[in-house]
Amino acid sequence: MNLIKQAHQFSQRALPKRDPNFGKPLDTSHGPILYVEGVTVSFDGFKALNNLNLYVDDGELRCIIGPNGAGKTTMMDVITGKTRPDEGSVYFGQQIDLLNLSEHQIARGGIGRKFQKPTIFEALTVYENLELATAADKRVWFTLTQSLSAEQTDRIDSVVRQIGLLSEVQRPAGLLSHGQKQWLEIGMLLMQSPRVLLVDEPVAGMTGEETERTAELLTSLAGDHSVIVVEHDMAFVRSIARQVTVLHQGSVLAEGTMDQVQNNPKVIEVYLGE
Ligand SMILES: Nc1ncnc2c1ncn2[C@@H]1O[C@H](COP(=O)(O)OP(=O)(O)OP(=O)(O)O)[C@@H](O)[C@H]1O
Repeated sequence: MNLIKQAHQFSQRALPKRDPNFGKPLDTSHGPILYVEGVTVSFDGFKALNNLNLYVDDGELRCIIGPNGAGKTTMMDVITGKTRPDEGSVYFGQQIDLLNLSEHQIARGGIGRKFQKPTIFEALTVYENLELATAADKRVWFTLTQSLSAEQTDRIDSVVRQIGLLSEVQRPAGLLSHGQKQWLEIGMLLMQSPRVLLVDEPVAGMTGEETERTAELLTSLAGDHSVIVVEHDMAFVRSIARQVTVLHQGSVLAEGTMDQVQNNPKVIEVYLGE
């Protein structure tokens, strides 16, 4: 088979079916905004996720902890469409089957993900980065030469205040501190008005003061958004956590308040054994 034909067949296979509920108002009338049920992901026979169940409520702030290799990143990869599970179901609200959507559709459809390493445009100002994040067409020159609607400028204004970068708005992003860059990246996700925000190790490399401000930012976002934070820094988790899920060997080991999970003998054993 020639390469072009092969590539075509692959792209046909990789293309997910369009979910008929995609784009409709999200149905969270029965509580959870995110359902991960019976999800298993195997890599060469090794189960990175093993019958994982996770339910996140609308507006909740959930912390996910677990030792190295517990499956935290794989779980986020499944929710955001980067990895397809071998088994299980993943729903956004009651009706949107995320397994039928591409990574791009999931991101545009209301699930934003912040990776550890910021992907901001360092040569552009804070404002321009936020402006670019509002645009459907991401070509930089095109976006920056279009005029913004009043609604878009209001949104940038509100986000820039929310992320605490009002005084830096005209600074090139490359000149921001490490913490400020992380907040800008969160701001860029907020421009898309996501219902769910997945945040991977938000305070890695931050100063104590930046960590505190990040805690304030993430807690302020809960309510309007469901925020799922994966973090190894236990002091930070304690400072923001309401409900904590502990993953171990691809499954949920324990769930509850920080005190409940920290006093759970199974959790103590897993962490001491690390
Ligand atoms: N693409 C892959 N191929 C093979 N094994 C993988 C792949 N991705 C993840 N794994 C394995 O799956 C397991 C879970 O990995 P994952 O990265 O999800 O864990 P984690 O909880 O995010 O760990 P960490 O806290 O170290 O980032 C690990 O044993 C990892 O080596």
